[in-house]
Amino acid sequence: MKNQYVIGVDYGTDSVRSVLIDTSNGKEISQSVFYYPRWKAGKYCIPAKNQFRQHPLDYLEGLESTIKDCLAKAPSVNPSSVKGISVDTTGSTPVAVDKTGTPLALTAGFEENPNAMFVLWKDHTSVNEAAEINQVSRTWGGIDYTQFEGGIYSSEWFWAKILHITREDESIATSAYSWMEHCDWIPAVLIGSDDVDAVKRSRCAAGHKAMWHESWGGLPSEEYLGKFDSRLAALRSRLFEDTYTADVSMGNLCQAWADKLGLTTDTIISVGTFDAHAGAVGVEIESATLVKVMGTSTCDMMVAPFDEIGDKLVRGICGQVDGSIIPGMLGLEAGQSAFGDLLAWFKNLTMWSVQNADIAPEIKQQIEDSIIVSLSKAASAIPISEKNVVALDWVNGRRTPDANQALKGAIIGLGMGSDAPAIFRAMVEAICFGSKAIVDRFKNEGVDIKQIVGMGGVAKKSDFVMQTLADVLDMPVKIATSEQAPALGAAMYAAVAAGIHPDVNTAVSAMGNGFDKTYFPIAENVALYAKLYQKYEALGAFVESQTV
Ligand SMILES: Nc1ncnc2c1ncn2[C@@H]1O[C@H](COP(=O)(O)OP(=O)(O)O)[C@@H](O)[C@H]1O
Ligand SMILES: O=C(CO)[C@@H](O)[C@@H](O)COP(=O)(O)O
Repeated sequence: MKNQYVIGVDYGTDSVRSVLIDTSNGKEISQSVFYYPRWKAGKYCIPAKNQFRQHPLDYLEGLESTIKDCLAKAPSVNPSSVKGISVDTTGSTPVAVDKTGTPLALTAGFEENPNAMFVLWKDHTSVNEAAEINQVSRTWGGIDYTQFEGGIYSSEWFWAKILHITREDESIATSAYSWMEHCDWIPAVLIGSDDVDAVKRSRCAAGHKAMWHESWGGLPSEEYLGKFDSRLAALRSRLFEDTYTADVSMGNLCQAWADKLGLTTDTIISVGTFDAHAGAVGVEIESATLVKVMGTSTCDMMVAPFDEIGDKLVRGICGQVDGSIIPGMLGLEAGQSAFGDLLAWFKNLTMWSVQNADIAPEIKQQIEDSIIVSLSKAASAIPISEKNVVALDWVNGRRTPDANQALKGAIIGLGMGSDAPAIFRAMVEAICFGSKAIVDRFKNEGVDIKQIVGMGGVAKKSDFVMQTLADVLDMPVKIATSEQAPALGAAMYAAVAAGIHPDVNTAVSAMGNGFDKTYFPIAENVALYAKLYQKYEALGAFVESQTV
């Protein structure tokens, strides 16, 4: 185990980071981050339409740059001692591909077509298709294929996105041989696959987002898919039947990428997975622990032994999938479509006149960089009160409980004295109330939660948000030490796939980085938030009743 290393590659919304890890103790040897250039320039996206697309070249350039940089920063690590690479990505982030598994945007004639690119998780252009999937699933007379995905299908997911693009863009409908998740495509590239039918697809992606379940033989039936579009039914046989957990090897690094990266073809590439699931492993998830991955959005992750959940279907979450987090256990996922993103939205709102003023770009940047921190400081000084402004966190729709991406945010209780910190405070409370709705749903559905573990950008950066969360949930919130938990979790999977550790639990024990801080609820605040939460619930019910 000594002197054996693995690389975890974590594709987030804005950037990809690779981390070189020592498999004996989980110590980070080096890391490197790459911001997607086309994405940063706003290309292929139309925020007003909720269209968010990413070009495959952003991903490939980031893969090469970050891995090479990691190795360059660790001259003492012999390339032949890099035993495995594992990749996690956002999801559901699918792309139309040809028979070789090449995204259509990398083929002639499709280079600038957003429909030929990855449809990022937060793209909500398929709200209508998701609604149609839900309606048909409940009424068509056959199996309800949404049952293991919380009973409600989301526009953030695989089939809704494929259906939308198939209908909208004839050129994609006719040229797409198959579709792949981002987390399946990168490992396939690394092993040099040129046959999409042979790619080992991620259990995590398939089970949580593509209605894949062993009990009905994999993906939903052609008959069901044909209710939406005959082209969807025809696609089924060109997708996949089997799925694999992230501790399984997909193959060896191919010669071309070994040469490009300066590694050897002995390096094992694991089956891909989602960032939140890898992150949960990276922070040592165990039964009765809710891991909250708090960044742009949240993913709220749990694992449970099969016999504990049995036949129970947890309503309104993003799915319960065999082995999606820890092989041999059920993985459960819920989440909020906007968490840090709500604060970022408010930051952008307050920045409008600065952005449009004749001010030097570096000054604009300085102001922008300081806004959330200064608002947090001022907002945390405002006493909690039932008279405060109340907001909803649904600016990007509601992921769970009970997905409804058509829902919008709202703010009530504004007066002449409602300044920016007062509204920012309501935003922070709103994202914490959204978290409480999820915790309550798990508990009401009989899933025990004994502790909360926080990780991700917001967990690391904001004492204010974390203390509010502990108070609203009335539970201690323990913050994981690792700055790069998804990449660390991916590294743990890689260490198993490469045969260094026998299973994920052993890898977690050897490579876990522990915890560095716990926020405890303050009794007085807990009582006040309990009252404010009722207002949040009432506002939510009203907004939902007014949403068509
Ligand atoms: N000081 C802060 N307090 C609270 N939230 C913050 C702070 N700084 C940044 N954020 C939020 O963190 C989010 C980014 O989190 P991060 O985990 O880095 O990203 P990602 O979700 O893409 O992995 C942004 O939405 C941003 O609004
Ligand atoms: O939904 C999932 C996973 O199921 C995430 O990939 C998605 O929320 C994006 O997460 P990040 O905001 O990049 O942490």
